[in-house]
Amino acid sequence: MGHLTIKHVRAFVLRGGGADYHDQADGHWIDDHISTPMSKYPEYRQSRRSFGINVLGTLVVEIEASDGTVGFAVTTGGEPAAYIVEKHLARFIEGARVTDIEKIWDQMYQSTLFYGRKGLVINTISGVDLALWDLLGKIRQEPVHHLLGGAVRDELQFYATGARPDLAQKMGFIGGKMPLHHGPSEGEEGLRKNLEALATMRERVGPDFWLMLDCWMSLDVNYATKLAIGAHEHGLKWIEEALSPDDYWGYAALRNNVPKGMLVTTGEHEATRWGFRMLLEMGCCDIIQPDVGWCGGLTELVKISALADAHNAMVVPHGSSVYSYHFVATRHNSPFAEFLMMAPKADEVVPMFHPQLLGEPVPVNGRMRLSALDKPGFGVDLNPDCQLHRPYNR
Ligand SMILES: C[C@H](O)[C@H](O)CC(=O)C(=O)O
Ligand SMILES: [Mg+2]
Repeated sequence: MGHLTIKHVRAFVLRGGGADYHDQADGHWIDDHISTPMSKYPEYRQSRRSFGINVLGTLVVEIEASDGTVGFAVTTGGEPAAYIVEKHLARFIEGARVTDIEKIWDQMYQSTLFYGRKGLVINTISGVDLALWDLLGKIRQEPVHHLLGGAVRDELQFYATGARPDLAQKMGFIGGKMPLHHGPSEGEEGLRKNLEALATMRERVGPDFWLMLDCWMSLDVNYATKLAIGAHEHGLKWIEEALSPDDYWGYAALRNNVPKGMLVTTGEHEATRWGFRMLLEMGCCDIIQPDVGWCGGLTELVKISALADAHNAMVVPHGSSVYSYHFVATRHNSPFAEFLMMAPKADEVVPMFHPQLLGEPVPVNGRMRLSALDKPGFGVDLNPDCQLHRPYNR
């Protein structure tokens, strides 16, 4: 096994949901007047697709070993990410040993520093890294959580993100995170509507169910503070991604301003141990939420998590389906996980990366037994019904 090498890496693009989970059809809750940094422009307020949230699509990375075993992973990145894999990163992957994950990561990161560091390039590196872990698991015939050092729990528990925490409660989730609909440019009336929506949901779910608000980078410190103070009487558990991911100073101020007991969370658009070091050392948040498909992959997430542990911060990864489940199962400081409700009305559980993966496990009654994650690698296959396109076939 130690002598197996990597024969080929291939990068494909896919459209329609899946890893680019914002790439949904009309009428989906995820694109219904959600507050964003673009909401200050009225013409981009109603729909995130209108400003291009789904412009990238999904990247699929396939890595084939010398014995013919194929590992793969999906993330957001589409055609530009496929270019980076095929034209730049392939040289560090093909010919390497299948166990060279750490070295390949370092070479991908160091060689792209002059145009990378965050965003698309790190999404791309994450996709390659996850495909390498999948490949190694498939070669060893072990699930990735074994390769990470083994599970620390027999069952994962989930909160749900979507428009209907009241339905999520009935489905057995431990909490519900709603998108914020109105931002600072919608003034006092928007703030009032935000608080009314929270109050209505609190009435529906009763006093004990967790309720959270996802602000998708759209607020300023003043607005976020007013929202947090107003939301306190409705038992808001956390305020998420209230500010721009570049505003570490704003997050540190917000964390001081929120009512005692309310948590500040962020990090889904942060990348690498260096980005998370800023969040942790500057005291920006209580929970970090790296997306394993965007933060640098599993190799990097393990390092980020160790850093968080030393700062007494929880790591609750953003979305990312099986890629985060295998990680969460192995970490003491990841006591629960996120499940994104991808049904258009958030009224039923469908696989998070539907329709791109086959065999993607879902929570049942808000929970997932470890045995659902016992197949080799990440335990999923590509759905052959989804059209793969390889734009840069070398
Ligand atoms: C609902 C949010 O706006 C976003 O689409 C998903 C997200 O940020 C999260 O799951 O967290
Ligand atoms: Mg979020």
